[in-house]
Amino acid sequence: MNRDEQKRMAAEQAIRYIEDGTVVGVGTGSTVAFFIEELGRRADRIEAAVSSSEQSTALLKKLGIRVIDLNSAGEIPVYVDGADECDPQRCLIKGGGAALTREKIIAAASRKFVCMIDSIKRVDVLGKFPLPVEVIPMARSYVAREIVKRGGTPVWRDGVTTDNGNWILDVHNLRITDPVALEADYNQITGVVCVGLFANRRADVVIVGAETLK
Ligand SMILES: O=C[C@H](O)[C@H](O)[C@H](O)COP(=O)(O)O
Repeated sequence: MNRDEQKRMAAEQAIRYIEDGTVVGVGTGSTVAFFIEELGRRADRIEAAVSSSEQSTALLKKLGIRVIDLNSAGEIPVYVDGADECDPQRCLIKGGGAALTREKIIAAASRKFVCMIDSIKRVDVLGKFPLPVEVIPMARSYVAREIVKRGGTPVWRDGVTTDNGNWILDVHNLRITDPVALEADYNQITGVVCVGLFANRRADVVIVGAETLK
């Protein structure tokens, strides 16, 4: 099965977690695009969606799905998203598409986080995929120096501005053996808006193609 087939299959599995009449939390990316397609077929059966990016909002609206603000949604039953890497403890690296901050907020506000990946994203130790860190633009150099002190190699994703008006540093050369500790440590750096490590709020369910891991 090629990667797109795996993504489509994972999206077909993920849709089963969505109950009629509920608000759905929707992530961002190419895997989520398949999920939004599935959601579009059930547009009349769901209450609304809370979206993690302008990109997903546009796709949802195109398919006639009402998009509401997180502040009006209350606790969301299920959040569905993709990831860039996933370890055996269901900790994730996310943010390859620069949507990490809104994704993390919606994941935190949801009862269940269903994550869809293709098999290439399963790893024993996170860190081969550069870790995205969203920073306030004026803090970019300072945060980069702090990351270097911690052993990482930050590279500015030049030309990319997030939906929140911030910038991204991609941190290379990491081998993340303690994701909870690294997430907490990076969160302490002044100027960091969000770290693309989802360890504190990790996935509850991971779907790899047709296979569901719990
Ligand atoms: O910022 C983007 C998100 O975290 C995506 O969910 C992640 O990059 C995976 O995207 P894709 O499904 O396109 O590989």
